[in-house]
Amino acid sequence: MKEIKNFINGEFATNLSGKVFEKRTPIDNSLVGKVYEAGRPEVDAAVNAAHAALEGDWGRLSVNDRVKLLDGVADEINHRFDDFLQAEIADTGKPVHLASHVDIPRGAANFKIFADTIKNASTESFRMATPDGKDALSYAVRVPRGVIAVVCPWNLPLLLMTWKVGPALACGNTVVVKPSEETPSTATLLGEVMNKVGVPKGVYNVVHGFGPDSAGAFLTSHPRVNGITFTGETGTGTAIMKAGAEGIRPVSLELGGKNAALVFADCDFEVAVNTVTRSVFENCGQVCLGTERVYVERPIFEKFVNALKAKAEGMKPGRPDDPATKIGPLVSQEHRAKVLSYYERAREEGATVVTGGGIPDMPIDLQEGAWVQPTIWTGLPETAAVVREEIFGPCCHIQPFDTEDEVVRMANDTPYGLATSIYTRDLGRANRLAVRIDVGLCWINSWFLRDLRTAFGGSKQSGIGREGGVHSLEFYTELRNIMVKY
Ligand SMILES: NC(=O)C1=CN([C@@H]2O[C@H](COP(=O)(O)OP(=O)(O)OC[C@H]3O[C@@H](n4cnc5c(N)ncnc54)[C@H](O)[C@@H]3O)[C@@H](O)[C@H]2O)C=CC1
Ligand SMILES: O=Cc1ccc(S(=O)(=O)O)cc1
Repeated sequence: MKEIKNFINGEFATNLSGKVFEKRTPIDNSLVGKVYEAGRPEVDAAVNAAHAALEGDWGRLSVNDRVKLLDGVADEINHRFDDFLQAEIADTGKPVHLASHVDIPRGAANFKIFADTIKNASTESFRMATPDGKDALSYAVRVPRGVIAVVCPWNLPLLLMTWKVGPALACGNTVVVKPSEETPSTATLLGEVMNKVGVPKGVYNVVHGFGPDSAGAFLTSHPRVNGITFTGETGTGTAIMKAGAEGIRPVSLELGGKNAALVFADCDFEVAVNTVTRSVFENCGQVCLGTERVYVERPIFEKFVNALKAKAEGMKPGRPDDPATKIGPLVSQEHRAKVLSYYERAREEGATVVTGGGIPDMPIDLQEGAWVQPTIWTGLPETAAVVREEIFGPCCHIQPFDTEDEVVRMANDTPYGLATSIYTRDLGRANRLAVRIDVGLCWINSWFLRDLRTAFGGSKQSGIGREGGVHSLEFYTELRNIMVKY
């Protein structure tokens, strides 16, 4: 049976406790491997190794040498593309076309992009006159924060982990990564890459386990961790922010969402339907930026609902490597139970189930997998649970609207503020609304179009801080001001 180990100080390590947990694939519930859960001793060892690396070779590397190593990491991920692809697919069940176009290439690109960013980052300087008639120059340098805890979710495991590890290492920090218990494989594989490329031991560490009373909590409460970057649920973000408060450690939080799409009657109908289809159903609805609330201007409401229904019904579930597969399973049986409980709740609250609402008929060999039907509801009030709470499944509620003010009010009526998308040919209106909706990211006639130099993050309860491009430097470095009198 495959063993998935912790990666500490450049070596694959089991644990002192002997505790292991099973990782099963959501495709058919077969065993992927057994994972060694890190306890306090392993987390201590990882954090200590990360500090030693900062004080050793890694801390002494020039930016250019660091950047060369990170370019090498990206090249080696690409070289082992198929290993990463198979590992990601086994953990998540996502279709090959998705993982091979998004997850793995972006996982590699995250190292190159931040290597470039750090090479080209400038800092401020000011010349001033001193009271005694001389000159002084203030200039700033960026210094790494130290050891960064990187706590990751399961929806885009390699992409979202490297989105943090890339900039953290580019800035000269060391990291201890806690992957999601649902997706331990690619973070572990990255340890092999780090060794192959010659990244000094202790720079990249991985500890496996769960949240409370396990590796996640041991890591985030560790007094020698200097900063915590977290992607996951808002409730977990609250716990992590409390852990960061002890010792005044900075936190960067990318949290949940309940994103709205606004579709106006003057939109390019085909673009709107195709793009909303992606934003609702891609990765089986398990994308933090995905749409779960769709607002459609009344004159095209019926036509839009019917078109999205046809798209949803065309999404064939199946094995990741089957070219006919359009949608994979949810990540786990546990997550499926949560999504199905919302499907039930929608019915209880009086929704019209336009399509879906249950488990699809699957061939016998896939029946133990975590499959659910793509689902669309209409007819619910804005107070209904499925309209208010993040479900993180392939589903949405579609609501008609009549005026701009009404749709802005509904879009903003949520504690979350991650992303929105607006479909209209009237760019004046689109830009006007983009600033009225309280979100960190707004797309116009598009979705998931990312320029990685730009700021990424959520407003309200969707997060704190911005990462991406030079914005990542704000979290992964500290500015030190140096004043020279001459
Ligand atoms: N805003 C963003 O950029 C993104 C947000 N997400 C959000 O992530 C969620 C789905 O991911 P999940 O893995 O279910 O999130 P989660 O919050 O349950 O878990 C995320 C990670 O935190 C760890 N964890 C849980 N409790 C902890 C604790 N008390 N202390 C330390 N670590 C703890 C877990 O083991 C896992 O590694 C959704 O809410 C989604 O919206 C997902 C991707 C991107
Ligand atoms: O699921 C959340 C998510 C998806 C993509 C990105 S990014 O492309 O790295 O910006 C971030 C979060």
